[in-house]
Amino acid sequence: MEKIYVTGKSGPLQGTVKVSGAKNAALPILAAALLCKGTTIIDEVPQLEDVNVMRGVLESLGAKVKVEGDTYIIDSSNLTSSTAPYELVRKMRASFLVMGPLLARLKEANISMPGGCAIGTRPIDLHLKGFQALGAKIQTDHGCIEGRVDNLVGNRVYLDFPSVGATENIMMLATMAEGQTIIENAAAEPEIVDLANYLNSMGAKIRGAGTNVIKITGVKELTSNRYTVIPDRIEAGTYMVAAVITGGDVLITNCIYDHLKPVIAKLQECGAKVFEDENTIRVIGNNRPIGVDVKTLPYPGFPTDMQPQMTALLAVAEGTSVVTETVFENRFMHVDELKRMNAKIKIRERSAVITGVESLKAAPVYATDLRAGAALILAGLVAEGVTEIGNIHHIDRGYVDIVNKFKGLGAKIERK
Ligand SMILES: CC(=O)N[C@H]1[C@@H](OP(=O)(O)OP(=O)(O)OC[C@H]2O[C@@H](n3ccc(=O)[nH]c3=O)[C@H](O)[C@@H]2O)O[C@H](CO)[C@@H](O)[C@@H]1O
Ligand SMILES: C=C(OP(=O)(O)O)C(=O)O
Repeated sequence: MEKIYVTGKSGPLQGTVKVSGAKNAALPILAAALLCKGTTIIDEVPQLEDVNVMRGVLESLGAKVKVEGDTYIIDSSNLTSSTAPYELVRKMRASFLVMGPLLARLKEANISMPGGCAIGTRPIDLHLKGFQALGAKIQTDHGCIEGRVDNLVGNRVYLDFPSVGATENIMMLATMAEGQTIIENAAAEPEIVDLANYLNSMGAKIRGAGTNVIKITGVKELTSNRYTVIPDRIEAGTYMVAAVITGGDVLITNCIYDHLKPVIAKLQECGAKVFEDENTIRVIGNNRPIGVDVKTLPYPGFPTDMQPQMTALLAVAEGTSVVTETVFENRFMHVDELKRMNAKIKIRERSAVITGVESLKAAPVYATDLRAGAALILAGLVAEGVTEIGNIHHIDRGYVDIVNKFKGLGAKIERK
């Protein structure tokens, strides 16, 4: 099994790093390609393990997928199956995003119930509630969710929590429902906007994406088009934290400043200088970051997908910081690993109370999930000695070429 080795205290990171297309935008967009009764071309799809899994799911349903670099050419004219195989859904929760498109196209869908994962139990009740509101009959049998719909009719759906996945799945189903669907308390993440833009480019009628009320007027059919996925704000944020934790000077290209405002605000509070230019952000770190309090929230709040990286940063910041996780109930697995590296962190219910230390110490650690893995690389950059990170398949789920991108900034990092 390969591991990542990071030699710490190798100096401030410097240079330029280019951000790839957003995993969390690409995955729902690939699922939405099932709605098109023809060929759609999607550019800037990141070459990631999760994306490969979604490709497998689409192919198992009968879509023809051709990949040319970062471009996906998907022909969904003839879908041959309404069943997403357990082997693929088990690998990636986002596979469940094909349920809305399948119900819309084939009027039936059978998807294995996605399990929980390291960060929480992650139920799908809100997705199902939305499907039912639009006329679907849902049954759960032998670990499989079976959905059927005879009359797909728009309706008002109120989400108890602004779930990203539920908003996406319901929005995709509603594009082909009769009449209007209104999703209230919808998620407003940039990835929702990207999905809505993609669907609209195929002829869907969606208004309000990016706000908490999304209105969708159903259409009969979606048609071929070409679309470019937005840059990954979480990947960008991870390199921004790398600049700050090492006191470096990093130019991040291919990113959207507005999507990163909550992260930028916190890094500035930590003492970093942040400069915006067209599609680029330059981040200059202080000698030692200043501790801050962080609370994760749905967009436009601080993203939970940046919480582990921020926790790593605050582990070496001056003073005491409190990080509160409100989105997932179990997203502090990285804390035990950081503690193995000499971090002083106590968990108090949904908060991590962090007493910043002057220096971390390298240790063998495990990536318990994707962003936890990123946090351990960041910690490794400033730890004394060589940090050995195992379980790196989690990191491959969401970061394109992470070792070479860090090397390009001067980090001493190897994968072997
Ligand atoms: C592929 C993708 O885009 N993944 C992102 C997506 O995940 P995902 O779409 O799974 O996250 P959600 O926004 O749905 O989950 C947020 C919270 O709502 C709860 N919930 C969700 C659905 C439901 O039916 N019932 C329910 O209770 C979840 O357990 C969680 O506590 O948004 C998360 C929150 O920004 C991010 O961390 C993930 O990186
Ligand atoms: C939690 C994440 O992804 P997923 O929802 O696919 O598990 C993430 O990207 O940090």
